Amino acid sequence: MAYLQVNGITKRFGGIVAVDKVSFEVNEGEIVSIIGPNGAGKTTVFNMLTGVYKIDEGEIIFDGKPIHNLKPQQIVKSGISRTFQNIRLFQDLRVVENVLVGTHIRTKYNLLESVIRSPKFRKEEDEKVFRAIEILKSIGLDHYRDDYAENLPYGDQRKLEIARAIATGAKLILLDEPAAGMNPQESEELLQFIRSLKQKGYTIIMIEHDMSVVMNISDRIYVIDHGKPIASGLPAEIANNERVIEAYLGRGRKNAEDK
Ligand SMILES: Nc1ncnc2c1ncn2[C@@H]1O[C@H](COP(=O)(O)OP(=O)(O)OP(=O)(O)O)[C@@H](O)[C@H]1O
Repeated sequence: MAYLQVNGITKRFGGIVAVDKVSFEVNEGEIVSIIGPNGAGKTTVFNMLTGVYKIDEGEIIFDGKPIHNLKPQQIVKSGISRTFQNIRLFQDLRVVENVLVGTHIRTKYNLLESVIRSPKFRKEEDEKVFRAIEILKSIGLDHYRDDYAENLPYGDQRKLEIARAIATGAKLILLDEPAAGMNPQESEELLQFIRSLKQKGYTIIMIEHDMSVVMNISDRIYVIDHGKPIASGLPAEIANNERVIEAYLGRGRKNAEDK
């Protein structure tokens, strides 16, 4: 069985079927992209994978266990973490503190131990800071560790979000439009960074509109349109798939006609 197995998941909002029987699988260590025109249902898929939305039909099996009825926090603990389409850092916290937020999901001390600052509490906190700094080093952000998140260049803020996701201990990282708003140089650096995550053994699922990023980095691609799966395959296969081209161009044509 694949590392992540998604079988026929469906999500309805009133009369809208935002995601309609979508299935896909991701093997350990792969970079898989989910693409599709605006409103195709991509973010809704991420929200189902991370427990933000309950699924109406289907199942999600991660590492051999069903996770589709778990709460978001339980899903993070099971090893899946994400970033968001719009940066959601704690802008008025320092860089290292943003990463520490990610580590807290695995806190073992109890409330009393934290109030009295017991040796167990202090040891665990010291270990977390050490780990947070190690993560920052591994992604080349440690020189910013005491800066406020809001003062980082845009591309580095995106990296910091990924650092926070890694700090949860997750091995499957979901990236929602990581290249959004980046200039070509930042996108290129991001590509290298995501490749380095793969080399370290992380598994990545990415939603991305920037086709040069998608085609360059994905092992496999799934395409959805109007909530339905329309194609899957290797980047070269997807680039030449008529249904995919039609989904993108057809939507473009309609938007042009609407204007
Ligand atoms: N909470 C919600 N309530 C009602 N409708 C929703 C909700 N979330 C998403 N939708 C609808 O579901 C459909 C899919 O939206 P979704 O955001 O998943 O698409 P997307 O592929 O991520 O789009 P984009 O590329 O523009 O971010 C859209 O029609 C959207 O309006």
